[in-house]
Amino acid sequence: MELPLHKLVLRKLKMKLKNPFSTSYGTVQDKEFFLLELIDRDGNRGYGESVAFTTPWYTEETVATTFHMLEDILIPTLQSNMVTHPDEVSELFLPVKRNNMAKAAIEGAVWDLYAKRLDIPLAEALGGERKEIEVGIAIGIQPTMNQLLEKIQGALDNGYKRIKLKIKPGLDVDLLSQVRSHFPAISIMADANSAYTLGDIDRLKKLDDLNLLMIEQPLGHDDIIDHAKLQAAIQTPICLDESIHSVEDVRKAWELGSCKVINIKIGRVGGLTEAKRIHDFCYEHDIAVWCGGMLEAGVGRAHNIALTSLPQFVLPGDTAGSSHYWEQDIIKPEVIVHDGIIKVPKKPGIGYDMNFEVIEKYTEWKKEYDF
Ligand SMILES: O=C(O)CCC(=O)c1ccccc1C(=O)O
Ligand SMILES: [Mg+2]
Repeated sequence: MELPLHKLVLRKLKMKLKNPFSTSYGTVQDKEFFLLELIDRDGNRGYGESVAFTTPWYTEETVATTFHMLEDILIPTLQSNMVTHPDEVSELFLPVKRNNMAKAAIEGAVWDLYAKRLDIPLAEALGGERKEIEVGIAIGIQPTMNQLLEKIQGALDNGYKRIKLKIKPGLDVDLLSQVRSHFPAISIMADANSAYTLGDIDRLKKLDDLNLLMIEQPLGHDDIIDHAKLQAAIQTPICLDESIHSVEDVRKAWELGSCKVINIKIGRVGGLTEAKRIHDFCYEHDIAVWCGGMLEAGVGRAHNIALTSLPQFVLPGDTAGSSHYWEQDIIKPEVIVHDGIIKVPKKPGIGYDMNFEVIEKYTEWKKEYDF
């Protein structure tokens, strides 16, 4: 049955992170993003959130390219085509190369609306079965070792199941050894955001002694060849993040032996439909999967929770609780983490209500599109 679309409300928000987030590339303090509210003719409302940052440090997309794609290409495409199922949205967008984060923002709103029309949770619409998900936390590069150790202790006190630390050349083997000696038994992984090359192989081999769960994206953001060479030389599993934009990328990485683990980010792969395809491929090939994060506000976070309810999400992801990032989140209730666990909401769609008071406070402008 056709999704009778009526109107899209696009809001541009800017929210300040409680703590600046530093990686091998630099620091994020303000999160600018779009909140998409897709309304059908029966008054149901589906929500999506864009994840590209202000500058193209993580992938090539930005807040400005997201707006261009939404306004000039993707919204007009949706306005002039009928859809019956959210899977058709990524098909409609096939002629548009890449721009995956812009596509995912709008597709996410369609998925939420679709689940609400069926009166079922988004997790169920995606085929997820978990009632609760285990989550970890990502800690950015800290000014001092003491601050880092304090942050780790705080995360452990909150029950997070796995700690991810950002590393870069010069802040790696020594830093992780010190952390390991303070916390001999905890689950630790490192994320380099592609700060190394194969020239650093001797340094990267030293990480094998530290009992890391995995190392995320050590090499080039667009590489799968050198990662295969590195994986053959080290024991620690490699997880690919930046290199993966589609299930085809996963297939090639798997055939080459470039990694043992995949970080799925809905935005990076162009939406929930492609995320599910990657999940299914990894399920069939017994590749461990976890859900990455983009410092999302509540709507993006809710989509991540729904996705993580699928069976092959066998490792805790980066979906920490709202209060780790924000003074106030845009959803009600906020995402709560108890003993490292989030309960998958049972209400229809993303399962959280919008907190319009907070949304209004952070909205810079809004614009409406009729269907
Ligand atoms: O807490 C989160 O949302 C994830 C933190 C994180 O590691 C990250 C945040 C922004 C951009 C890229 C990454 C990454 O996984 O590389
Ligand atoms: Mg990463």
